[in-house]
Amino acid sequence: MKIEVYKTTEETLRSMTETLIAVIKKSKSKPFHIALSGGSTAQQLFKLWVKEYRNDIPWDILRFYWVDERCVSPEDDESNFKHAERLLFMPMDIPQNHIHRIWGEQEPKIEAERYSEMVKWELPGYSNMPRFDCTILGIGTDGHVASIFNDSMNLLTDQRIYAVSHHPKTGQQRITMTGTVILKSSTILIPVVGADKQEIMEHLVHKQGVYPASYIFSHASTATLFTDRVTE
Ligand SMILES: O=C1O[C@H](COP(=O)(O)O)[C@@H](O)[C@H](O)[C@H]1O
Repeated sequence: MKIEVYKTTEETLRSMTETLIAVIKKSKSKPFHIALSGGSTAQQLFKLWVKEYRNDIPWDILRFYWVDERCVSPEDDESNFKHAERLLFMPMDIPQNHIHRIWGEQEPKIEAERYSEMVKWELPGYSNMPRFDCTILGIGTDGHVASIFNDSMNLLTDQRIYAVSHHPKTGQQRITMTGTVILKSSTILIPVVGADKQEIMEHLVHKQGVYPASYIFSHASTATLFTDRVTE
C-alpha cells in the first residue's frame, strides 16, 4: 500500500480528490462504479467536492454505492446516505437512478442479500465477487474499516458481498461490504485525517496491535492512504 502524507486536512483531501479524478479519467469503465463511505471524513470530502471540484469531477458517468450503512431510516442523522444526499447529491443534482443506497430501514439480513444481488447485477460481468472501480474507505479511531469492527474480523475474509455487523459499543446494526469485495476493488483510496486519528495511525503504520484496518493495510496492493498524520 502506498502512503502519502500531507501537512493539512485540506491538502490531504484535495490530493485524494485529484487522484480520484485522474483514476476516473484514465478508466475505460463507463459508467464508473464508486463505493462511498460515511462518517465525518466523507462529509468533509463531499463539501470539498461541491465547493472546489464541481466542474472537474465527471459526475454523469459516476454510479454511487456504499461501503456500509447504519440500519436506520434514510432521514436519520446516523444514516450515511442522508449526509451524501444533503451534502453532495442535492447540490450536484445527481439523478436518482445513479444512486444505489443501502436500505437501512429494512430488515438487515434481507437487505444485505438484496444489496449484494443488486451490486452483482449493476457491476459489469455479473459475478459472485464484483469489482468496484473505486472504493473510498474510512478508518475509525478504533481501527474499524467499513463496518467491520474488532469483534467481526471474520467479515474481512467472508465470501459474501455484503453482510450484517454490529457496532461493538452501541449494538447498532450495520450492513457492510466484506473485506473480500473491498480488496477486489480496482482502486482503493483511504483518507485518514484529523487529530483524533493520530493514535490509530501510529498503531497501523508501526504494525502495533491487530485491527480490521491492519488487514486491509497489509493486503491491499491497489490502495493509497492519504493522511495528515505524522507517520515516521
Ligand atoms: O461508522 C463509520 O465510521 C467510519 C469512519 O468514519 P469517520 O467519522 O472516522 O470518518 C466510516 O468510514 C464508515 O463508513 C462509517 O459508517
